[in-house]
Amino acid sequence: MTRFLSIGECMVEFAPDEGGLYRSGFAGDTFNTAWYMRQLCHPGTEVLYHSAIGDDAASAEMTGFVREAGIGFDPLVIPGASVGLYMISLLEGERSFSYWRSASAARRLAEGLEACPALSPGDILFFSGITMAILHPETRAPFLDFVSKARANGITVAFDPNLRPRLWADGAEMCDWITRSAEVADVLLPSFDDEATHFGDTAPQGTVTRYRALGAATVVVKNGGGDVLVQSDGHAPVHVSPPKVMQVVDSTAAGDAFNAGFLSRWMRKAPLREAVEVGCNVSAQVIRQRGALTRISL
Ligand SMILES: O=C(O)C(=O)C[C@H](O)[C@H](O)CO
Repeated sequence: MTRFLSIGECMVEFAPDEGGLYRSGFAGDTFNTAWYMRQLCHPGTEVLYHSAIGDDAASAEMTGFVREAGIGFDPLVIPGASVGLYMISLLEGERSFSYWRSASAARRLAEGLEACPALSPGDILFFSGITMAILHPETRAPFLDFVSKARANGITVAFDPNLRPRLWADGAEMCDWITRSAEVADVLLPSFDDEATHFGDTAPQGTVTRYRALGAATVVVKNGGGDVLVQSDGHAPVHVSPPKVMQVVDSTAAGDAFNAGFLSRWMRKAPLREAVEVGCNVSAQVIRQRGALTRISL
């Protein structure tokens, strides 16, 4: 059985609903990818999530929600702590986030990596730049050592830089840790607009070249409504135009959903173009509704 393990922070989500009300749910980039993987993967693929939570009611509800979705979840439990919270604000479908997460239990997830589910060669370990950002700074290097050892044992490592400058002390710290994370990954899933802003890439090809130079065999550059570019060892570059979505309701989790669409097909060795097309299709469905999580039909 193949396993997909995602590691990071799931939060309480407040998503705008009708009439000025907010709907509460649970979301967070790495969890969103696990949620969509569960919908998109064969039932024989085990989808697992790892994080740290507290011992309060919100933490218990989150655990129930994750497990009911069919995702394996045995988080590190930190007594006296709780989970983070974020709120989505929308401006013509483009989202921005407000966070209340500075004291969340997930910041300590790297203290309990021995509680992480065991993986075997061929399984996938996924994490993101947000995972790195929320960790207590002194635990970032040990976390990357853990990832790097998993990779040396034959686990495929996938990484989405998911740049969130507000979660880092400054831009230099963010770019340094994103680069160090990319160095231990096989599959990179960056978004071009973020990479252009923070790394100065002038075209998606520049993002590909920079990450390939760090050792990633496969780089998939998402580009909002523009073409996705994939370059992978032994394959010709692939360009895919995503379907046009006339009315974007909420862009939250567009990239996370794309990652799941792509990885769910890539891990069963579908052609690269098909994997990207599924990613684009899933992402197009997610941005037509509010909040991070929705049911997908393919
Ligand atoms: O911004 C974050 O840290 C989140 O995880 C919240 C959202 O669910 C995520 O960004 C969507 O990609």
